[in-house]
Amino acid sequence: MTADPIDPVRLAIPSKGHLYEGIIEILKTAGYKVRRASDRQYEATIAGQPRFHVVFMRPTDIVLQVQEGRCHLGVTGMDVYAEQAFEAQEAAVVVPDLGYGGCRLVVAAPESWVDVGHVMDLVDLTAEFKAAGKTFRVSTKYPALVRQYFRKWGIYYYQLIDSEGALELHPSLGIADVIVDLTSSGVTLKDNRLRELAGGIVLDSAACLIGHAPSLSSLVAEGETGPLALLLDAMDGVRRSEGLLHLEVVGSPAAPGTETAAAVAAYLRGQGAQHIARGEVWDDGGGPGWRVTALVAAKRLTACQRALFDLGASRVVGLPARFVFDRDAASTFDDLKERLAAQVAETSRG
Ligand SMILES: Nc1ncnc2c1ncn2[C@@H]1O[C@H](COP(=O)(O)OP(=O)(O)OP(=O)(O)O)[C@@H](O)[C@H]1O
Ligand SMILES: O=P(O)(O)OC[C@H]1O[C@H](OP(=O)(O)OP(=O)(O)O)[C@H](O)[C@@H]1O
Repeated sequence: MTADPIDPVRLAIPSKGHLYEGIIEILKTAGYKVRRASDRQYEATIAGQPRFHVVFMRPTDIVLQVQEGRCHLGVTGMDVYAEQAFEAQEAAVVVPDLGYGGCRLVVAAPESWVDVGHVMDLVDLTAEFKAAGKTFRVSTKYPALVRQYFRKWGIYYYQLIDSEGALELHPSLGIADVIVDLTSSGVTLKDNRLRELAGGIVLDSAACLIGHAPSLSSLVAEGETGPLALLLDAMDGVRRSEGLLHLEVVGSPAAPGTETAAAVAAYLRGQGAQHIARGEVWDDGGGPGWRVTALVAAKRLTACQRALFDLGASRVVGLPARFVFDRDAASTFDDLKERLAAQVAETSRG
């Protein structure tokens, strides 16, 4: 007996903050426009996608709800997922890096600690605290990750101060000696006279897509035209097109056409362009010409155009690429399908 398809497919999205805008943009570009009446409304639909139901939550709750299966898919931070992953075994990573929300979880100490520059220095320092009968205190929102990380460095004598928000104040208020917190630009640490320790990256994080493992199996079973495959394929296409222009360079063969087109193609290859193709074209009056198409990083185009004219091009057009699908590129859906099949095989063996 086959189970009924999951309907609606519940997708959880962070309700605000660093991880909100990015996913709304990705979904919109992928053709999944989220219709949210107001930023206080915690449910939404997706235009033209009746199978999906969107709910807005805090990133930490998203991991929990995906783990419990109340939400089938969720967008959260890898930091938040990794912290809860020890307990959230039903929540599986589908896309580890959605290309935004980049930050790192780091160990930071007061700038005034001139003798403490590397996380290794904490091995001796924490031992000295212990020998002097003092407690070395570490403020963090990520106790599980910090314990695992300190164990890896052989740091054992410390006490975790489990805290929420504004940890950067803790050393100056005497609440903690060091903190383990997120940073991206580094401004907050600097403005609070803290310094990231060398070797002190506990985790590199980005926005990620997770899913409830049993629900993923059921969605994968719907195949390549099911809602999960269509969503993941669209998101793959969007991510692969990011920052790219579809370039068309045309010219008339003043020199023998094929040579000019070949020189243009070689030049574009040197500029890092991908998927270069060339061919003959005829203008409106039937005159012969050539055309080279390629995908090129948008930021490089303006620096290229004069060189292309020097090579014999008469027109250069760059259109923003919205989707790039490439038969040979990795597919998130296919990878997920393989991973799930491997897990089933593993379970039935064991
Ligand atoms: N400075 C930053 N730059 C980029 N991404 C960040 C940054 N700080 C945090 N993040 C990412 O955003 C996630 C949520 O942080 P944010 O502050 O936006 O949410 P929040 O509403 O404060 O969450 P909560 O209410 O659970 O604390 C973090 O877990 C991390 O993945
Ligand atoms: O390195 P920076 O670019 O300065 O960013 C670091 C800050 O960003 C996060 O705080 P957030 O802005 O999310 O505020 P929060 O304290 O409410 O979490 C994090 O907790 C840091 O405090």
